[in-house]
Amino acid sequence: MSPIIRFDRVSVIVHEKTILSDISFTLFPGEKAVLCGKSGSGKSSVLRTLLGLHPIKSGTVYFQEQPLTPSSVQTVRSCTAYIGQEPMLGAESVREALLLPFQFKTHRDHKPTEAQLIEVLQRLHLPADILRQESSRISGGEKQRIALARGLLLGKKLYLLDEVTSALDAESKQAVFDVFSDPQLTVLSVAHDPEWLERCGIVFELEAGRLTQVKRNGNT
Ligand SMILES: Nc1ncnc2c1ncn2[C@@H]1O[C@H](COP(=O)(O)OP(=O)(O)OP(=O)(O)O)[C@@H](O)[C@H]1O
Repeated sequence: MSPIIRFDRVSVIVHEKTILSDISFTLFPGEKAVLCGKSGSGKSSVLRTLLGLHPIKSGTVYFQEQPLTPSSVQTVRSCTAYIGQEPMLGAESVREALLLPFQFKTHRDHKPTEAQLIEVLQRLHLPADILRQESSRISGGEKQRIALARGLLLGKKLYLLDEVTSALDAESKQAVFDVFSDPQLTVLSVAHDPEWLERCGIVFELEAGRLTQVKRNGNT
């Protein structure tokens, strides 16, 4: 099996500041990894680099073993659900937000039924009546779970998650853990939550833009 993501000695410089330095790691399909480290250590920058949002100064990012280029970055974005700390849902109501991608030709034939919408909400410990609410009036943790629900409805297999459990109560957090126990889903996340760290098979520790430690399944 080949890696889904591979960073090979990647350095990123933004506004003359080195924000990632000589980062190398691989992630295989189905693996769950978490980036941790102090504030400003470069965790979110790893996700943003993979999404083509930072220029790569040296080294290569590979996605499904293809080097990341301005054109191939579209493949990464279409295969990935990126859930930031305050996702933009891009529609007035939650229902519209969930159905938004299905207006487009690529997804039109897979528009979810009402039952499928409710089922995915339940999986994420969200009530069905959230569908009627305005997207701007739901909490940050709810927005993240709606963005997650949209990824699941779209059948996304790779999730880039930035602090998705930090705002959640125990039951909602458990629901998110349960969703990602699916061996078909690959996760590269940023988190401080010790429970999330425990559940991820791989822990990448960053310090001032450098990868200082990789722990796999409890072994350093
Ligand atoms: N667009 C940018 N322009 C300039 N500096 C940036 C930019 N994006 C990130 N940085 C800098 O890069 C460093 C790493 O930022 P990053 O957001 O990746 O850290 P982080 O580990 O995710 O932090 P936090 O835990 O606080 O979210 C920080 O010093 C930040 O100021």
